[in-house]
Amino acid sequence: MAETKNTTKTFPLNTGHSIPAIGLGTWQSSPGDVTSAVSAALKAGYRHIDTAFGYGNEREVGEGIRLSGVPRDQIWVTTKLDNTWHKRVSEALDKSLENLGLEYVDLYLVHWPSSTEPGSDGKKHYEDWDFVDTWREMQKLVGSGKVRAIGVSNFGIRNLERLLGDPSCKIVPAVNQIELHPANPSPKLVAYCSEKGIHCSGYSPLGSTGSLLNKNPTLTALAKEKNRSVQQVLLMWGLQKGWSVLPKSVTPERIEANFDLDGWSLTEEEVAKIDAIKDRFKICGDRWLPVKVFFGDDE
Ligand SMILES: NC(=O)C1=CN([C@@H]2O[C@H](COP(=O)(O)OP(=O)(O)OC[C@H]3O[C@@H](n4cnc5c(N)ncnc54)[C@H](OP(=O)(O)O)[C@@H]3O)[C@@H](O)[C@H]2O)C=CC1
Ligand SMILES: O=C[C@H](O)[C@@H](O)[C@@H](O)[C@H](O)C(=O)O
Repeated sequence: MAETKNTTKTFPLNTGHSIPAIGLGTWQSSPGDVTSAVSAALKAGYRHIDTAFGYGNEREVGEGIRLSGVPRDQIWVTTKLDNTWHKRVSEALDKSLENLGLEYVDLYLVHWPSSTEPGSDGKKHYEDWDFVDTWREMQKLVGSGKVRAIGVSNFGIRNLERLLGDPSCKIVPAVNQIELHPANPSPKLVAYCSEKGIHCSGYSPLGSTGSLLNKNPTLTALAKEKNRSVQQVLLMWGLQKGWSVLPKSVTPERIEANFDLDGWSLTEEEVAKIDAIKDRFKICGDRWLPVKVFFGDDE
């Protein structure tokens, strides 16, 4: 079996930067838990942390980074522009930087292609503004020294086509952070992004909180055969498919176990078995948004 070294692996971006393949997720990590989780992850060797303004924990994520003692320039930090800040992009980034206690983030993402009015709890979509306008503002951040790269999240093919086809789009997003696990594999979207030079980061790689994948017979059988956990098999699958993975945990043993991804791999047959899983579910659909974002299958 090929010797793999995933813990130091990076994926190249269209900016010339390289994103570490394994990042700690922090959605739903409470402010009280996330500082120790981030610090534990960095001490265990993670070099990539994923947060968002909307997670309400940027401040504590920043504390975790400092607590770890790992130098800032060795860590990849991603945060995201909230839907209600699309008309205030530069201000939103400053707010996130202040929360995090950082001078720059490595990656700043448009969290959703949904631009909503402040105070509307994300429910009222602007009539005179959408994600193409937001991207025009995002592009102005490049060169400010406050972001290394800019990208998007939850963009399907239809919205990417609109964005890339607009004359105001001068910078191709470096990353599209999307839901990717065997029950939402989105092969067309992944292929489209690859063709356009956009790296995919896979969110909810374990199937998220209370994962329905934990009892999937294909995955449990494979994990048993390989003497690995279902979570490790899921993360290895994502890495071998070619995307970075963002497992979230606030449990120290799980944070370490999710990083035990060196020196083993899945065979082509094992990857194919996971690809053949027929269950389908989406953790983050678009029902809570005032605009449709996903258009069926992975478009
Ligand atoms: N751009 C976007 O819109 C989105 C981005 N994301 C990003 O992706 C990250 C990951 O996705 P998320 O939805 O959080 O879910 P994950 O797929 O990472 O699953 C997290 C859940 O799995 C549990 N878990 C973690 N490791 C193990 C393990 N080894 N054994 C058993 N259970 C385990 C965690 O529990 P516990 O913490 O209690 O250990 C938690 O309940 C997010 O945290 C966020 O950073 C996620 C959703 C949307
Ligand atoms: O990144 C995580 C998700 O996008 C999450 O922020 C959204 O799905 C939404 O805000 C929610 O809480 O349901």
